[in-house]
Amino acid sequence: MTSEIRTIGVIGAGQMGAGIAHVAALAGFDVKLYDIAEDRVAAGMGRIDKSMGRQLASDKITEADKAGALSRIASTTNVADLGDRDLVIEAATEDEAVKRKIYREVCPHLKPEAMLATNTSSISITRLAAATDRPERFMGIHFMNPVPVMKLVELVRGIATEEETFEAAKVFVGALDKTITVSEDFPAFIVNRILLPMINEAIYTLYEGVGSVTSIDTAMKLGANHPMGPLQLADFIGLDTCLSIMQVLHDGLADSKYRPCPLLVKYVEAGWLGRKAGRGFYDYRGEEPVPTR
Ligand SMILES: CC(=O)CC(=O)SCCNC(=O)CCNC(=O)[C@H](O)C(C)(C)COP(=O)(O)OP(=O)(O)OC[C@H]1O[C@@H](n2cnc3c(N)ncnc32)[C@H](O)[C@@H]1OP(=O)(O)O
Ligand SMILES: NC(=O)C1=CN([C@@H]2O[C@H](COP(=O)(O)OP(=O)(O)OC[C@H]3O[C@@H](n4cnc5c(N)ncnc54)[C@H](OP(=O)(O)O)[C@@H]3O)[C@@H](O)[C@H]2O)C=CC1
Repeated sequence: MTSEIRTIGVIGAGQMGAGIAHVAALAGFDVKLYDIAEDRVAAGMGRIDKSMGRQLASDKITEADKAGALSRIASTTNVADLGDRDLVIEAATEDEAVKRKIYREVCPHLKPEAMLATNTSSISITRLAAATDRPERFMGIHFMNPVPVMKLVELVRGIATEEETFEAAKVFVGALDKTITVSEDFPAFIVNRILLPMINEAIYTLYEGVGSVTSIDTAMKLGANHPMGPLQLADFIGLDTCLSIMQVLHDGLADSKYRPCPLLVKYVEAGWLGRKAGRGFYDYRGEEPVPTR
């Protein structure tokens, strides 16, 4: 069993995987960032460089901090390279089949005592753990988007997660200067059990013609002091991820109130996945974001 975590692997170089690698490297950990294709890994490294540039511009970090952190991140498309890691965090697409396939591929390479975690927004930790060779050393370490800015990390134990695993995860997350909440292993945990139905309701508000994209987001920014409107936030999270979370809630809690809005389904079917696809409820391809309906 790994008593102290010193080396980190991150699977998935998307917005969350890149963010996790970013904060772990800045905190002094040695990091390997893995994705299936070279262009994905390169894009992830580009995200990290840009994100650290924002922190540098606002004097949150120094040039030396950035250079040191970047020197601690290695990128790879070879899953075997994760074999020397103390902790591997999976941050791939919110699709249970994708995650289970990743665990089947990565587990044979891991040290016997290595920990494996998932950044899943919603999927059962207990069920995902059963797809690994180490349910006792598996848990949910759920970062929030954007990772360098958001203070919260949700910790979620599966039914088989050992106390030592939970304690090691707490020490690791504490070293990243994050605040922990502990959620029981039920669909979408705490944050997304509350947040995503709100976002889904905003999409219904648009779908039923109660408001426009602009009026809905303005209403919640100025009326509820949200930093982003719910539709802007949905685009920021990714509409595919939002839909996956609503489907997990709908299937897991068997309550029609979690039915994903048909308009959300339509956007995902169109490939309009939000900021990461250039278009969602807003079109991001011009100077300013423009509502798409
Ligand atoms: C889906 C899930 O499973 C769980 C989830 O994550 S749910 C989503 C949770 N996240 C949210 O709700 C985000 C809500 N939005 C916000 O908090 C803010 O809009 C935001 C922090 C993202 C951006 O803040 P903003 O004031 O609108 O923009 P901006 O001024 O550019 O950024 C504010 C600060 O954050 C920093 N920042 C923003 N994005 C950043 C990034 N990706 N990397 C590093 N720094 C970043 C900026 O550098 C800026 O720093 P200073 O104030 O020191 O200059
Ligand atoms: N977006 C958000 O606001 C938040 C998301 N999360 C969770 O984090 C996870 C990642 O989300 P996010 O970063 O937004 O997703 P993205 O779609 O931005 O990134 C997912 C990354 O995983 C890659 N990937 C897909 N299949 C594999 C595989 N078999 N092996 C390795 N990498 C793979 C994708 O590559 P490709 O593009 O080629 O498929 C992509 O680079 C999800 O579980 C999500 O629910 C948690 C908190 C917040």
